Amino acid sequence: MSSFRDVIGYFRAYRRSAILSILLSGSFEILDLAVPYAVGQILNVLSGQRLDQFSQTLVTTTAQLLNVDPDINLQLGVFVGIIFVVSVLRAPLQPWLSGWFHWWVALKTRQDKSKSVVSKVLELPLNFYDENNPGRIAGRVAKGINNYTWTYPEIAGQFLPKLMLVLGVFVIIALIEPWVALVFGLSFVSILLFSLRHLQAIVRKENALDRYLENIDSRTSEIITNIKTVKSFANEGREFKRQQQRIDRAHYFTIHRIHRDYVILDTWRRTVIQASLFGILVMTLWATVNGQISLGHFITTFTISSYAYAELRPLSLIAEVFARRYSSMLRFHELLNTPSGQDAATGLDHAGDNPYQFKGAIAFKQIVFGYNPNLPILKGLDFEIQPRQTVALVGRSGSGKSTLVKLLFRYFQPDSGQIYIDGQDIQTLDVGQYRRRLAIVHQDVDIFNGTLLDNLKYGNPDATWQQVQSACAIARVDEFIAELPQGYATIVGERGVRLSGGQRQRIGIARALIVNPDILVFDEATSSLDYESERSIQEAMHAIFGTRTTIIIAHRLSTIRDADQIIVLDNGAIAEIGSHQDLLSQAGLYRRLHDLSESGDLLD
Ligand SMILES: Nc1ncnc2c1ncn2[C@@H]1O[C@H](COP(=O)(O)OP(=O)(O)OP(=O)(O)O)[C@@H](O)[C@H]1O
Repeated sequence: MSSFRDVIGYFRAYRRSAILSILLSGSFEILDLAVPYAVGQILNVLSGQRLDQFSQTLVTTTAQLLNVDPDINLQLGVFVGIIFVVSVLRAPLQPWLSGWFHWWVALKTRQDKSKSVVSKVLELPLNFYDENNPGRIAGRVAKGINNYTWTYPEIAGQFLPKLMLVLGVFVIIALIEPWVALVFGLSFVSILLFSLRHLQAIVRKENALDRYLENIDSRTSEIITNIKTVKSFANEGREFKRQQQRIDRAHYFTIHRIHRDYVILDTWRRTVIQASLFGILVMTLWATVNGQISLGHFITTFTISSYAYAELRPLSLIAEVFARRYSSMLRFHELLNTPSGQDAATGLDHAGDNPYQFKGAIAFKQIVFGYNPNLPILKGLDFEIQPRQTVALVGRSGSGKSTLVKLLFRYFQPDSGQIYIDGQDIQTLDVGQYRRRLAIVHQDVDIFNGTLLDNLKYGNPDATWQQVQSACAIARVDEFIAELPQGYATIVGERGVRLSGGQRQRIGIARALIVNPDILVFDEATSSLDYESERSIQEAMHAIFGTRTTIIIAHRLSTIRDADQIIVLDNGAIAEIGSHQDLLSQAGLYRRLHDLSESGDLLD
C-alpha cells in the first residue's frame, strides 16, 4: 500500500534544490511583511507618534553612517528605502531564485519518471497485462505523471512558503501584542486541523471515485480495441447506454458527495476566518483606543493579520486540489512499484554478443504449474526433445499447450520441476540472452508502425540484406512484397498499409527466422486463413523443419503429420507421445481427435 511518504519520495532525487528553493520562497513571502510594517512606521512618523525600538535603532544607525540628522526626512527615507528593496529590487530576482527551481524540480522529475514508466512497462510480467487493459494502464500513467508535475510547483512554490509566511505573521504579532498573537495562532491551528481532518475523509471518497473512473476509462479502451465486434453485433446503443450510466453514477457521486463536502468545508472556513479577523480588529482597536499600542502598530497588526487570513483561502484551495489528485498519485506510485516479475529481463539492454548458442535439446522434468498455485494447469509433465527435432503439441483447447511454451520462454516459473536446454537448467541462464536464442510466431502477429523492413528486422536490427532476403524467401514474404507500393520500404502498421492475416503470419515467420533462433515455436493458427495462404504458410514451415528445434502448437493435423514427435496433452498431463503413425495405431486420444477431423481439420 502506498502512502504520503511515497508521494514525497517521488522528488527525492532533487531534494537539495527543492529544500533550498522552498526556503527561499518562504523568505520572500516573509520579506513581504516588511511593507505593512514600514507603512505602519511611516504613519507613526507622519502622525508624530514614537517609532518602535527596532525602527528607532535603524534610523539612528543610518543617521550615524551617513553623518546626518535623524530628522523626519531621514526617517521617511529609511522606510521608503525598505519598501523599495523588498518590493522593486526583489522583483527581478524572485523568479530565478524560486520559480525557476520549482518548475525545474517538477520537470526533471517528470523526465525521470517518464523513463521509469517505459522501463516498468517493458518489465512488468505478462499476467499484469492479462489483468489490466491498455486504457487502464495508460490512464493511470498519464493522470499520475501530470498530477505530480502540476502539484509540485503549487506545494513548493505556494503552499509551504505561505505557511512560512503565516508563521512570520505570528512572530511579528507576538512581538507587538502577545494576546492578539494567541487568538491568531489558535484560530489558524484550529482551521488547519479541521480542514485536514475533513480532507482526509474527502480523500477516501476521491480514492473510490478514482477507481471507478479508471474502470470507465478501461471499458472505453476495451470498446475501442473491440470496436469491430461491437459494430458487428450492432451493440453501439447498448455500450453507449452502459457507459452513460457509469458516467452519470460517477458524476452524481462527484457532485453530491465530494463536491458538496468541499463546499461545506469552505463555508465553515470562511465563517471562522471572517469571525477571527473581526475579533482581531475589535481587540486591536480597543488596545489602540486605550493607548496600549500605537496607531502604526494597530495598522501593522490588522494589515498583516488580514494578509495571513487572506492566504488561508489559497492555502486551502491548494490542499483541496492536492486531495483531488492524491489518489491518482498513489496509484501511479503503485504502478511503478509493481514487482517486475520473474519474466523480466535483467537490464533492458541486451545488445552485443550473445554468449549462448544452443544445439536445441530440451527436457521438461516433472513440470507442475498453475497460474493460481492451488489450481495446477500442468500436472507433472516429463518429456525430451532432441536437437533439430520437430515436435507438435496437440490437445483440446485449454489442455495447457500455450502455458507449456510460456514456461519455456520463462514468462512464468514452474511451481516444481525443471526445464533444461542442452542439459542446463534454464532458470540459471540470463533470461534476456536466453530468450534471444528462441523465437515464436504467434497466432496474431504484432505489426509495429514503420517500414516492412523495420518490422522484419525487429528481433535482429543488425541482420544483413542477405539474411532478410533468404528469410523472406523461406517464409514466402517475397510472394507479396512486389505488390506493396514501396516494397520493403512500405509503411505498415497503425498508419500504413493494411496487411492480410496470411501476410502478417508470413512476416512473423520471416521475422523469427532473421533472428536465426536455436528453437522456433509456432503457435499455429492457420484456421482463419484462406486455403492458399494456409498452404503457403505450411510450406514455409516445412522448409524450416529440421534446420532447428521446432515446436508447433498444433490446431490442424495436416501440418504435423511429418513431425518427429507428437505430444498429446490432456488436462495438463501427457496422454500420448509418438509419431503420427504410432499414435494412430494406438487408438487413443490422438486417434479419436484424428477421426473427429478426418479431413485434418480443427482439433479444438
Ligand atoms: N494468464 C492466465 N491466467 C490464468 N489462467 C490462465 C492464463 N492463461 C491461460 N490460463 C488457463 O490455463 C489453462 C490452459 O491454457 P492454455 O492457453 O495453456 O491452453 P491451450 O491448450 O494452449 O489452449 P488453446 O488451444 O485454446 O490455445 C486454461 O484453463 C486457461 O483458462
